[in-house]
Amino acid sequence: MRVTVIGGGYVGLVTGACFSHLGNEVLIVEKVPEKVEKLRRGESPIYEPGLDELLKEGIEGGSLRFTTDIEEGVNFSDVVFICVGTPSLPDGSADLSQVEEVARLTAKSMKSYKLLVEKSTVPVNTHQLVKKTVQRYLGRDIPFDVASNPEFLREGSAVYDFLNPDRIVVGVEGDKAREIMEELYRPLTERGFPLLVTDPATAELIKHASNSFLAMKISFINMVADLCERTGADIELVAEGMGYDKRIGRAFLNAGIGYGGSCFPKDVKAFIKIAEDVGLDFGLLREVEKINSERIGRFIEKVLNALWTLKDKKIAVWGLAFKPNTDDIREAPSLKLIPELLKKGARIRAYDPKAMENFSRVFLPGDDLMYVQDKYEAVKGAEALLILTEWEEFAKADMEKVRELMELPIVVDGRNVFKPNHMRALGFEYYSIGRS
Ligand SMILES: NC(=O)c1ccc[n+]([C@@H]2O[C@H](COP(=O)([O-])OP(=O)(O)OC[C@H]3O[C@@H](n4cnc5c(N)ncnc54)[C@H](O)[C@@H]3O)[C@@H](O)[C@H]2O)c1
Ligand SMILES: O=c1ccn([C@@H]2O[C@H](COP(=O)(O)OP(=O)(O)O[C@H]3O[C@H](CO)[C@@H](O)[C@H](O)[C@H]3O)[C@@H](O)[C@H]2O)c(=O)[nH]1
Repeated sequence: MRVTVIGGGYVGLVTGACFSHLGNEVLIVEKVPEKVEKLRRGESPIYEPGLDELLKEGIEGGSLRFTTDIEEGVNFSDVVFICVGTPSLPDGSADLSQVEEVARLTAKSMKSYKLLVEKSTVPVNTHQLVKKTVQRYLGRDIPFDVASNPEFLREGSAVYDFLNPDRIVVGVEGDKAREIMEELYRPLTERGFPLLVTDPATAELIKHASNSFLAMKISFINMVADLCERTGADIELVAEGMGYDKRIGRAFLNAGIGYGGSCFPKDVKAFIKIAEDVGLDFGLLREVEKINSERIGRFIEKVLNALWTLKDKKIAVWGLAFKPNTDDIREAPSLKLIPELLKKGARIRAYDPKAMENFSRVFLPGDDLMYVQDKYEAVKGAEALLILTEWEEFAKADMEKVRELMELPIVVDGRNVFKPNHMRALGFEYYSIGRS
């Protein structure tokens, strides 16, 4: 099948590359010309494991192309995936201007039937706005449908998640849209991955409800971690003990410095606003946000308890990305932590395997904040090491070497990468989350 994808970011690129891998002919429309030029050369503008290989396969096989021309994109196929951004507005609601733009431009460009599919995360009933916008700007009698097909991939494992989904959700209004979506996903449903067909509003709501629930799990366990610290219990064992219960599950019970990324913070905000707009107070989610925002202060407290003061302290930082295996720093806890540490007088040497380029665009390097190309370089002469992202290479680091390189062997681990007994046996003064 021919497929058009509008938006060549994390979701659009992975969606396009995976649909091409599954045997379709795909055209990705991206409005930033530099990204398109890069992609045409076979270079990915983002780091995502497995994506480079799929892009190469698609480009060399002729099944994956890129353009800046939305008219060309819209008329390339019958099915047009909307994969543009839906960031937060100041009041917390989702900014739908990019989605509106795609709906409008699709209406103006289309010459025959289109199925417009929302893959971007949008508030419930956005499909009605999309439909109305297309109708308004179409001005001629061409049939079209609007469907919702929310995306559940995680950054850092996006290609794997797309090709091995826990579920595929498709919200449609008619048989034609349903048949197109079922055909498109057949290679995955034939392998046993479940496809749930709903109406569009339900599909839209499933996405915000899922993300908000996961964020709630994280805030819950972070609160329990604080309780553990004050009572001498061990959060890792508490999470394990809870997780064996199939009704709870162990996933997303990792205590730490809070959730970040381009999705949870904005989607929880949007869900609160969606409820408010229909007269419901989702106070539970406001508490989830509050607990999350307090994680930064709690971590700084921990650092100060360990070091007494940060003035002129040489601090190594491992990890800047909001999670491992990505170069994405959107809403990363590091964006709040680093300026706090600098304000308190710390002199930082930071290292991240993939996110340093993005981070150094926000915080330019200087005397107090240096970026180094190696994790061992970061800890040389340091009076403390702070771990902000649980990259696997940190868990595998030669910690004896680290201890020898540091001036003081103090580690404050915001992601519980190490076992306290092991670290103490190696001679570290080790602080972590929810464990003594
Ligand atoms: N990042 C994730 O892990 C993830 C997962 C699931 C769902 N989502 C949702 O998917 C959507 C996209 O997220 P993302 O992280 O890929 O965003 P992104 O910012 O990485 O990518 C969006 C891209 O769309 C392009 N764009 C905007 N308007 C355009 C237009 N008119 N024509 C062509 N290109 C246009 C932008 O230039 C950008 O490259 C959001 O709604 C997000 O909430 C994201
Ligand atoms: O037990 C956990 C799990 C995650 N996190 C943090 O939560 C954030 C989000 O992590 P994750 O969900 O793995 O990454 P995302 O790429 O943001 O993916 C989420 O957001 C996407 C965008 O909507 C959805 O598609 C995914 O299903 C959903 O998991 C990160 O800061 C993690 O460090 C924790 O603190 N503890």
